[in-house]
Amino acid sequence: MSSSDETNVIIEDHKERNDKKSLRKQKRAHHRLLRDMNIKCSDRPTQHLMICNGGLVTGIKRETLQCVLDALISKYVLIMPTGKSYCFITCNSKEDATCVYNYIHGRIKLPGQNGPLYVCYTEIVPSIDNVMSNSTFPPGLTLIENFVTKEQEETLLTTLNWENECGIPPHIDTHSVFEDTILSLSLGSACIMNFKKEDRNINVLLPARSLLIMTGEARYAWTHGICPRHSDVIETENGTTMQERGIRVSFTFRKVRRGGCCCNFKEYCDTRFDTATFVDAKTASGLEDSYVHKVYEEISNHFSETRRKQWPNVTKFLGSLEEGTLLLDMGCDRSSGLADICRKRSFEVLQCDCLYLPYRNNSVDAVISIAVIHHLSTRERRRRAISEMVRVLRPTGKCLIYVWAKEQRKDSTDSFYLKYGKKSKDETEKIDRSEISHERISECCLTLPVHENRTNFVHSDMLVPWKKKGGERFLRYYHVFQEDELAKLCMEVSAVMIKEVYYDQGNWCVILEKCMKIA
Ligand SMILES: O=C(O)CCC(=O)C(=O)O
Ligand SMILES: [Fe+2]
Repeated sequence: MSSSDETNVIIEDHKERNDKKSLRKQKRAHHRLLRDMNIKCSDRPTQHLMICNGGLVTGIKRETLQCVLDALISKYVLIMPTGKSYCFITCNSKEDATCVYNYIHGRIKLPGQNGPLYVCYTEIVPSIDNVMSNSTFPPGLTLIENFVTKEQEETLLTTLNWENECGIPPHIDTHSVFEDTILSLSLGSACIMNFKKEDRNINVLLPARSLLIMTGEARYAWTHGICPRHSDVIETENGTTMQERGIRVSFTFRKVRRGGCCCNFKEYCDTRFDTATFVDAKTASGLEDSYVHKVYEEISNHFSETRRKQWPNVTKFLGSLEEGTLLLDMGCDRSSGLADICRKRSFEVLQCDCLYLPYRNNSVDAVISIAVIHHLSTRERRRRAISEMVRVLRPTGKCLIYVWAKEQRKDSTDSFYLKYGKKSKDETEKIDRSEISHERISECCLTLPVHENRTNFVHSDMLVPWKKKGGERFLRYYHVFQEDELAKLCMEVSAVMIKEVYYDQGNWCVILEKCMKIA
């Protein structure tokens, strides 16, 4: 037994080079190589060698093999394919290869290996390009090396009490919860982070003290993960090698998102644009101010011109009321433009907030609210509007509510809203088919999808374009109701019974009756 001092490579002379076992190993390696790489072994010496049972997968380090080879020959190329239990040496001459073969084959055992190494001559070796793993980064990924100094790293590490490394399963950080850029600072040991998208697989070595910046496609569409293992195969200037992993500590920085995600990677995106998840009371009234009231103020005349006929089922409800009924139409938007139009038609009009009706309890005989509460941007505000209507209604008084339905096609029939779109395909000025898909609402830091008019609803909360005659475009906020949603909301309001729920031309409708006073 001999050993090499400077490398700690222990060489054991096993003298097994020509026995049956070594022939069997060579034969098996020959088949594997042919199958894996379509490369043949050779019975006669060539300048290429394959180490049949030693490679990155068996845990051999490039440096260890280099130490052995450097002592034997002056020039060679060592090729260590990733994911393989064998590797290749191309020597300058057959003589050099023979020297290596005679020295290694069946004779030496490297630290950490089970038995001696077996060697074969091969006709060729795989090209380096084929064995290097893909070295380009996913689009949007940046790595800044030496982002912190060694001293800063030490300070950070000594303040922490970490658990053992356990790897990170492949994942995409949730789109709806975090903004685009994600930063990760690596401390302690380097390790490989694996990025995957469909059949693409990229290993990125994260050195200690580096900062990884994930944006765009790398952040939204590629999974990242860290395989739990004790060593990593890494690329060095000389080629691939194996590097032991110590404990790695990472700091990940993410910015919490307000509003939905508008990435271009829909198939990976979980955003459903439900305002319930991200609109608080303050945001809600700001949103309604800009995207309901201000818009109706601008479009009131044009809007009124487009409303010519009473809806038949609303007429029917009104017809069912006794003569002399005091009716509250919690009706048009509170914009002064619409209020003036109603005034001109001799209605008694009052501008107020439908969440705080300026009427006494039990003071009106009937209430209608047609296409109003879908402009309220939280569930709580919609519930409150209903409860206000019920409050001012006298016992046994009736209330009719219409809201826009998410379902614009029911029982195989399209609503007028969809049909109208089909009829007027050519009248492009009536239909906004612009491809704008999202609007960033800077006042309230949220983003909402913009609906394409006369098409089915994809989201529950969105902005719907209104095009004025001159072509000017406005966006109105809507929450469209799904089947049962309106009824469920009404059930949460006390002192009221649901008399009827129905679907009418793309709207969900309820008729409520206020309960008799409980003594
Ligand atoms: O450890 C890292 O660098 C990344 C951690 C990560 O992917 C995560 O927490 O989402
Ligand atoms: Fe992550």
